[in-house]
Amino acid sequence: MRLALENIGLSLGGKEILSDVSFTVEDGQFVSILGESGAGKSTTLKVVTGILPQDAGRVTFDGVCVDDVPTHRRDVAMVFQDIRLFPHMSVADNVAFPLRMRGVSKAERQRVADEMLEAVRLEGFARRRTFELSGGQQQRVALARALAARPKALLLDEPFSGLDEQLRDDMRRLVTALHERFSITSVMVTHDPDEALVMSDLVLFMSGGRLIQAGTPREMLLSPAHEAVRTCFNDSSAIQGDVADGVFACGRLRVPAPDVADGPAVLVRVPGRVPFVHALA
Ligand SMILES: Nc1ncnc2c1ncn2[C@@H]1O[C@H](COP(=O)(O)OP(=O)(O)OP(=O)(O)O)[C@@H](O)[C@H]1O
Repeated sequence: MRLALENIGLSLGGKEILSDVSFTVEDGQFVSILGESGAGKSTTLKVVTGILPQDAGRVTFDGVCVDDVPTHRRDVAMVFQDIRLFPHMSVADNVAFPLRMRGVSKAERQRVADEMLEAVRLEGFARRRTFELSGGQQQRVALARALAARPKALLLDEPFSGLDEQLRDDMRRLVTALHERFSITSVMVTHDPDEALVMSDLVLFMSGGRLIQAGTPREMLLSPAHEAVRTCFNDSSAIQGDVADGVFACGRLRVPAPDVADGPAVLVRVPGRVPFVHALA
């Protein structure tokens, strides 16, 4: 689904939170939203879901305005940092919950739960209670649940923040793999510039409720339009080597990669595979 925000404005409690925010996420793209705390990133996702209706502008899905469509009919799924599973239900029942809400038969719910648990590598966990799972496993259940009803878009609000660095890296790879498998239009809020660079087709940078730059990871690195963008990508700003389409080089990239020492590295994004880091030295 192609998702577009057009000139969105929103005030809360007399304070302007979003101002003239416009961007388009093409069908199947993965987009990250970066920016300082309070920039309006989460609020932007809430406008997409309809949880917070905007005061100005419009939201369209495949060119059709959804401003009058209530949240539960917008058919977008959201994954949060705090995982929000149902503790009294099994893992499989959690995953199948959105289907139960739609009156899908028990047999079909079970089939989809099995498929989704396989997709997030939790086969064999179907009958467990969610409190018996680790934080990383619970986040994988949340992802499986979000995707179970095949939503038109997946919104992720700092989904990895509560996880340690190794788990974060596993989850980044899993989310990238799920995005490619299901070809789902995805928007992720993150504080982590490297995460945004590694995972995204397009990066949106917000500041003070405005979208101050939108570009590919390569454009954000090579042509930061604002000092805030340059500072954010500071650790990745020592560009080295040739820059070619789909491949760019940068120094001191902090993306965890067990086989890469602290040093110059190339971040490689190839369509159809998980991005990887390749040491230059
Ligand atoms: N319901 C609300 N009422 C009043 N102000 C709000 C409300 N929700 C958010 N805000 C304010 O709107 C601004 C943007 O909040 P938002 O959560 O979108 O920022 P963010 O960029 O996601 O920040 P963070 O990275 O810290 O999560 C903040 O100043 C916040 O205090």
